[in-house]
Amino acid sequence: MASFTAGYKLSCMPVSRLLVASAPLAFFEQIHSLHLSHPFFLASTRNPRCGSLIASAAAGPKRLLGSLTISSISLASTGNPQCGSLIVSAAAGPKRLLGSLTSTQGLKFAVVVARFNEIVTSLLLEGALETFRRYSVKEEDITVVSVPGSFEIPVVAQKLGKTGAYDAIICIGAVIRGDTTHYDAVANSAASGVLSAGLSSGVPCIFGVLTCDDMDQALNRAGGKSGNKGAEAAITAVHFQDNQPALHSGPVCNNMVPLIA
Ligand SMILES: Nc1c(NC[C@H](O)[C@H](O)[C@H](O)CO)[nH]c(=O)[nH]c1=O
Ligand SMILES: CC(=O)[C@@H](O)COP(=O)(O)O
Repeated sequence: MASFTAGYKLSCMPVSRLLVASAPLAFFEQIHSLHLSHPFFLASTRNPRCGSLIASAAAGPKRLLGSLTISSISLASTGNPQCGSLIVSAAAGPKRLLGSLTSTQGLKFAVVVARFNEIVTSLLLEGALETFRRYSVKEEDITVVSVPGSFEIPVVAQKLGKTGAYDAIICIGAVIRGDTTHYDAVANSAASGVLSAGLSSGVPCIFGVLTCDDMDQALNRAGGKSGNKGAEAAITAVHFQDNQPALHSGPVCNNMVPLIA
């Protein structure tokens, strides 16, 4: 997955079945391995302030234009610059929303992290913070609150959510099975508690709590061979914002014109 410097908002305007994608030129310079197999043409934006992606792969050889490797591209337009998004679909496979390059400017996140099994949760936390950095989230827009254990995460997540100050709350912990059934109590309470915190506050509470049989499993998911669940939670939090315009009562992207079914 490309690591976009996603501090930009893509404002798209429909051009028949294709869109004019525009963003600061620096953004497009980040794209370096887009591999397109179908001829298609993206016109340049008419917005003088933004660079544009002008790509044509008409009859000639395939061109590397960016970092998305897909069989073909169909872009959907919101028509509303407030919520541009790049919706790509792999023509051969099921059409789906693969992700939206959206601005993280102004978004505020909280991270609730359990200290229990800190050898693991500190790695999860770093994964989340590094991901936020990659998505250009400012440090001053991130609040980290630590709690004793995963059992205490939900109450803090709910309190933070009810402040209305955050766009999403990431909940990080590591529940590792011991000799008794205490594991089940903690793991189940953390999961249902985080769910409840999100539902009661109306703020997305992202579940980044590992529930593992042993320490190896946990470490493998905190930056080992199975990735970093803290980083994944941050990505979820950022991309969750793409749906927000449609969920808010404020100005909505009601003229989103998805070209995908
Ligand atoms: N065993 C684990 C715990 N246990 C502590 C609880 O989370 C809680 O702090 C305690 O029961 C007091 O309320 N916490 C974890 O996060 N991970 C564990 O493996
Ligand atoms: C998840 C737990 O609470 C667990 O680590 C506690 O260990 P034990 O079941 O051996 O008391």
